[in-house]
Amino acid sequence: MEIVIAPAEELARIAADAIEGLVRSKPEAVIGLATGSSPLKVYDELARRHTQDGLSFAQTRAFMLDEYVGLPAEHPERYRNVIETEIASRVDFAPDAVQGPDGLADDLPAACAAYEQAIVDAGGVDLQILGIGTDGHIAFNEPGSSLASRTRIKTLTAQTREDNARFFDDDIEQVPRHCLTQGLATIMSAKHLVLLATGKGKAEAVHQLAEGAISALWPATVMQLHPHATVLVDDAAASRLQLADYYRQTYASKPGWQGL
Ligand SMILES: N[C@@H]1[C@@H](O)[C@H](O)[C@@H](COP(=O)(O)O)O[C@@H]1O
Repeated sequence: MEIVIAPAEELARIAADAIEGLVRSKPEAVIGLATGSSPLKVYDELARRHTQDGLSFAQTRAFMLDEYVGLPAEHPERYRNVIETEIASRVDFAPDAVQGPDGLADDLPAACAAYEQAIVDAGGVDLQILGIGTDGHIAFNEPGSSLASRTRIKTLTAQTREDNARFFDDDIEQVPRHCLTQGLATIMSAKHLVLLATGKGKAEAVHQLAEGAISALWPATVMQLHPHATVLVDDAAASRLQLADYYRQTYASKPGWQGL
């Protein structure tokens, strides 16, 4: 696992560089998109590069991590709509190139199985963008999630509903109780994981992710088993890392040829 500690703007550039490098060398690449505030600067940077530098996603496909169950199709916080607003509508994905789990399906388990199959049929995710919840969840794999889980329905914790209430007029009652989420094993199948975390509220989760014992209690710890995981954090999110000095030295002396 590579840990990079830098200001938020630089982290966004680093993540955008990785995505741009992938898409320019493999235009038909499959990228994994995350919601939440953590990737927003990355999406801004990709939109800028699309407009100013001709970065094209015309042949690229994308899969979302998760979706609330039951939010009406037009609800602005439905993740499909969030991704449309924050990135898809700002670049040139082909129609239907961005897919997400269907939180409005009549048969949710069948929708989850179909989603897993769609990812496999696309050849798997090349680069997965991730954020992390304050309780260590990735996508919506809450504490207690099986490390071998696949896309399925989950119940959100009170903590996550509280954290996400800011998107629902600060009213926790408006936050759905259920979601569909890629499982931890689904996420682990992606070839490269790039997680972004900023702010003190993420410091404990980031410490556990990188340095804690692998456990369903902190689902992001499963990333320690991934052969190509990159964790991009600012000083505040890095503030509980035991080996922060080592990570800083390692990045400062990183050979130019190495890439992310
Ligand atoms: N399902 C999303 C996650 O994918 C995201 O990583 C997390 C953190 O969000 P933020 O980046 O806003 O802190 O929030 C939600 O629960």
